[in-house]
Amino acid sequence: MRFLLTCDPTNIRHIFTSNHANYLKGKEFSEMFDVTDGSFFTVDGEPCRRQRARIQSIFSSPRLLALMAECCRDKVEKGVTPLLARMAKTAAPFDMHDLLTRFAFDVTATPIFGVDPGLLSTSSAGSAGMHAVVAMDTVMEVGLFRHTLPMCCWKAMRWLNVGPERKLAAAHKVLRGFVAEMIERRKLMTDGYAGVLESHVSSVEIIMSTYINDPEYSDDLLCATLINFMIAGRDTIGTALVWLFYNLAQNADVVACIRKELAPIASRKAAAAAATTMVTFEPDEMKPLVYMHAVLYESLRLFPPIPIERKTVVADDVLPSGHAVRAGDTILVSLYSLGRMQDVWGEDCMEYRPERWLSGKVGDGLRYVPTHKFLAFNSGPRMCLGKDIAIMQMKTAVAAMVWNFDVEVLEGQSVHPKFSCILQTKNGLMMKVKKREM
Ligand code: HEM
Repeated sequence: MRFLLTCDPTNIRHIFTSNHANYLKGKEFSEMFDVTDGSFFTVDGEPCRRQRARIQSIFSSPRLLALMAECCRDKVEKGVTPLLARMAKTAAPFDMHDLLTRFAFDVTATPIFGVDPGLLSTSSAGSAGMHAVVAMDTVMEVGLFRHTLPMCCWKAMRWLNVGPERKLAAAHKVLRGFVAEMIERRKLMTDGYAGVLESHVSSVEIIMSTYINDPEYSDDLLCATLINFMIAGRDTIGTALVWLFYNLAQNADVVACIRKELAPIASRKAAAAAATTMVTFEPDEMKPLVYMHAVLYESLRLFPPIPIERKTVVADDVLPSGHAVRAGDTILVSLYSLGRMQDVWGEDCMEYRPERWLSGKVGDGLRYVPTHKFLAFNSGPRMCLGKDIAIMQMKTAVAAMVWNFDVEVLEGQSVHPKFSCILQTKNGLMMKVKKREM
């Protein structure tokens, strides 16, 4: 088995765009993520094209987008900010990773299932969801473990049910159980047992209902697809937001610029007058905020939630860098390295500097950077389909958190990524928060 590791933008353009048909996810990738087998992340060719077209149509529904925005705003206002206010009162350190994982889980699951898993609630309602959180993390950790071994080795371990494979089998069971429970809870709601919060979510608006009665979707494929939607949304925004706060805590000037951009919106809100009241921003109000957009992109450049892409070579080829690849070779593309290359980003490539994304002209949008240089949302025909949704969710959360609170990273902790296909922090991110005086 031969591997080639690259972060050369010309190779990336060749692999993801100009010659993409020769670089597929491949059968091995699909086996590595067997819990999502047959669903959109793991398929190639025509099945991929059809699944993507379907998701594009789902994500263009104004009612679903409105539900996603409402759910996000609701979670920020009733979940995240009250929790932070409580932390501010006690001045106790807390794990930002844990808080943002709960937020990302709830905002992802609610539009998929039409049921709020309640991880941000203070009751015990979210305990089943917390098991699913741990299980999703296991899928990503053992996924990377599988990348490092010949397939026959991890398959033998899976067959013997030992080591990480044993843990993964248990995680699969938890995730399938979680999906079944959410489907059941949704069914009870539509049968007339809906809670007050959830009853306005009609079944046509949720993601699950577009698949559930489709004869093409067996129970297994339906479950794999719903888990895949959870991974696509939860793993990515949860991870991105943690690194964003890590960056903000070390860049007070950036925080000041975010607040400056938010100030005209905040001052229009009556609540801004009362120092004791939290200000929450509407997702729609976030759209024109260019500096905030730059803040997100700069964090995604340095800390892409999906740090590695994997492709299998279909037919022998020569990459623009001059490297020959043979059919069956595996190519690993490091998004993490690409975001830190001096040739691409300049001498200050290691610095967190959102200004690099601004064009310099007042009123202009972001500076255009082609996706083969900024690969966080992928490139070519497999581009992320949830990018706009993700930006809306992240901006809404960051705006309320940054406007209402001062955050600092607790000193003395070692912050580094863990062994996983997702760039999560190994030991979370301990922070302290203070209510901002206004
Ligand atoms: C910071 C947030 C996000 C980042 C950085 C991100 C990044 C990515 C990347 C790198 C891929 C390609 C994965 C691969 O093929 O290996 C991808 C695919 C995808 N993403 Fe996102 N994503 C984010 C948020 C979201 C959200 C919130 C959703 C859904 C609401 C979403 C939906 C999808 C879908 C459906 C695909 C599948 C495309 C395909 O396989 O052809 N993403 N995303």
